Amino acid sequence: MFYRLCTFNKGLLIPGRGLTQGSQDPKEQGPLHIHEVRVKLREIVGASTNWRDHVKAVEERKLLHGFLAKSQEGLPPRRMKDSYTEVLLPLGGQPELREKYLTVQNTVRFGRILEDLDSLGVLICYKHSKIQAAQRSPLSIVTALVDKIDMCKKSISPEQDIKFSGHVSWVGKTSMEVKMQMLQLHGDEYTPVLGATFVMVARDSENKGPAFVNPLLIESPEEEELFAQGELNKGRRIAFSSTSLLKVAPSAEERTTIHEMFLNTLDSKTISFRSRVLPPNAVWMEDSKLKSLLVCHPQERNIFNRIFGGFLMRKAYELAWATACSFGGSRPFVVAVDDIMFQKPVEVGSLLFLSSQVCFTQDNYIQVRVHSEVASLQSKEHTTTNVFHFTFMSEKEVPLVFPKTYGESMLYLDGKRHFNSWAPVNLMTKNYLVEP
Ligand SMILES: CCCCCCCCCCCCCCCCCC(=O)SCCNC(=O)CCNC(=O)[C@H](O)C(C)(C)COP(=O)(O)OP(=O)(O)OC[C@H]1O[C@@H](n2cnc3c(N)ncnc32)[C@H](O)[C@@H]1OP(=O)(O)O
Repeated sequence: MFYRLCTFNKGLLIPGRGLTQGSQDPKEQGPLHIHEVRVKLREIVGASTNWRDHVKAVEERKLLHGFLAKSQEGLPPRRMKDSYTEVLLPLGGQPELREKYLTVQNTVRFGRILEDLDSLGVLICYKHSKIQAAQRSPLSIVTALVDKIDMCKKSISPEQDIKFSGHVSWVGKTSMEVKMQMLQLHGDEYTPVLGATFVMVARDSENKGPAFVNPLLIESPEEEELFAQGELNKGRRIAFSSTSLLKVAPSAEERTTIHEMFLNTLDSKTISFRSRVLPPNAVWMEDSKLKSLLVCHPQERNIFNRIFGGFLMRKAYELAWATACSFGGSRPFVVAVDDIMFQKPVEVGSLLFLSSQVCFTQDNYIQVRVHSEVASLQSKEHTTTNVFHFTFMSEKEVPLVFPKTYGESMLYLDGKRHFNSWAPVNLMTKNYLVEP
């Protein structure tokens, strides 16, 4: 068994090396309380507290257009440490917080952590792009991508304090990469739980078009390395998307894999391409599906009156977990999250259809894909908003999953690509942390 290699200590600047929180704002010393993150976001954007006031809040935000930069060069460069932020989730010191985070197995709900990471990532980007002259930010910063989350612990205790930290690690013209890590207190020491890389995109005050963000000032070889990693990540994403199975045919090796699987399912008693039987210890992909429907109420809105990205991730994660649980027949543990793309915003009031299925398995690992689409109450037209990829580890070996159709074969290969994008490194090094 293996976990993703926790490389994020290399990928995040360490406090104590000239890195302190809120270096732009002397009032901010020490970690923020988790509740303060959303309060601050609301203040920065000027979000309405009552849904009935949201139109007025949008109108007020239009007035901030004048603060938007005409070019990136017109914005002052910022250091990585300017956006560095620490947040405390005091599950140990404030037991009343635990309820919201608790699973029935007495661990922390990972879906809640996804929500906290999303809010923190956005706050970090607002710190990076803070305009001293304006009380409110003219930018609407949205989550575009969860590039990856590396887990290095099987489960998280609901009884010990948790600390999040992070900073902007790369910027483009209108996009920012944020690296975050989560640590948990054991004895008197914080130990790593996960590392996360998100990409956020800045939009204008009304969230209608792109908006420039401050360039990044590189101050040390360590930061140089982080920035270069951000460039590499961008290149990798472009390469991954240009070879997407939605655009180009599978490789020769992948075609062979699919054909061999197809041959394995042919009934040897009938000489027919149509007569298909499952090999032992295997499940048809179509039988691994779970679906859910959500009505998107105002309660789940973000500061821009769209549905909060963290909420979408929590719902998708919980469906994926249930899919892995029912498929594997034992308790699954998340080991990796990658490539969650937020293609389209989800409007308050829409119907959100989530569809989850196992698309690849190996030993006791289950790769689950969740596809989400929205439809308005008035129109029957469905639009894809997100695709989520989660890797789970089951307590025991799981069945193989077999595609029946060509479309399912592509899902299988895509799942295999996602699994292989991290698994070989971990298999080779075995350099992971075990649960303390
Ligand atoms: C009590 C009541 C309270 C009141 C309310 C307040 C409630 C409080 C509770 C809320 C909690 C706080 C939450 C705050 C968090 C908000 C975050 C969200 O939820 S957000 C919700 C969830 N998220 C959403 O809804 C977002 C939905 N998606 C979209 O809107 C669009 O797809 C897009 C804007 C992300 C990109 O649009 P597109 O037309 O493609 O844009 P362009 O071609 O113009 O490129 C612009 C830049 O983007 C780059 N880039 C693009 N894609 C990617 C990618 N995949 N990967 C990487 N990069 C990507 C691209 O390279 C370029 O970079 P650069 O070269 O300029 O540097």
